[in-house]
Amino acid sequence: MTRRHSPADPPMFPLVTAGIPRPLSTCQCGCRGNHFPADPYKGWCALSRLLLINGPNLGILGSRQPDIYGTDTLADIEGWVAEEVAGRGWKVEAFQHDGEAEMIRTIQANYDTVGAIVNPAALMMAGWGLRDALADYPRPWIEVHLSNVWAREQFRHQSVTGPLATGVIFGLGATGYRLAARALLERVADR
Ligand SMILES: O=C1C[C@@](O)(C(=O)O)C[C@@H](O)[C@@H]1O
Repeated sequence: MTRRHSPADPPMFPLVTAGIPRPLSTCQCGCRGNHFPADPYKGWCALSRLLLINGPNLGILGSRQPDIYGTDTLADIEGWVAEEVAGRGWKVEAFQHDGEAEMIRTIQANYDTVGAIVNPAALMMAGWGLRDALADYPRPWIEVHLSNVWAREQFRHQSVTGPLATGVIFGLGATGYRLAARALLERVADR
């Protein structure tokens, strides 16, 4: 019998047959849970994971140049993204790293997420290693910048990662992350 599950009912435990744990069929969402696939999103389960990754110096949002980046903290932003996608049952996996190597490792470890929101911060300008990691990311992803980089110094006018993104949002502050989450909800629903 095929069973659906929801966040309220996550049967992520192995079946026990004659004392031997046996995994249930694996969901296509990449959530790594051993459970029956649910189908409201074409076989993707209700526990899909969305990757939210923020680069150097974004961990101090709230106090960092508030005239440019606003006063919202990263925790605020992560909460709002989680709120946007909660209705779909998506769980947000949020990371912030100040180093490119950690960014790369996090992306590589999360190729099985449903999609990603990435603010590469200053790595937008010369993060070629990050660019290569994102080139292998198999799902839709949106690049977000809080500030309007085009209205700032010339060295911020080009992103090495942006051309690989499904879309780029900049200049809308924290709202940009919410919009990115909505865009991903739409994209994944279209699969
Ligand atoms: O750290 C950042 C933040 C930023 O990515 C933004 O969100 O506006 C813009 C980048 O140019 C800058 O280096």
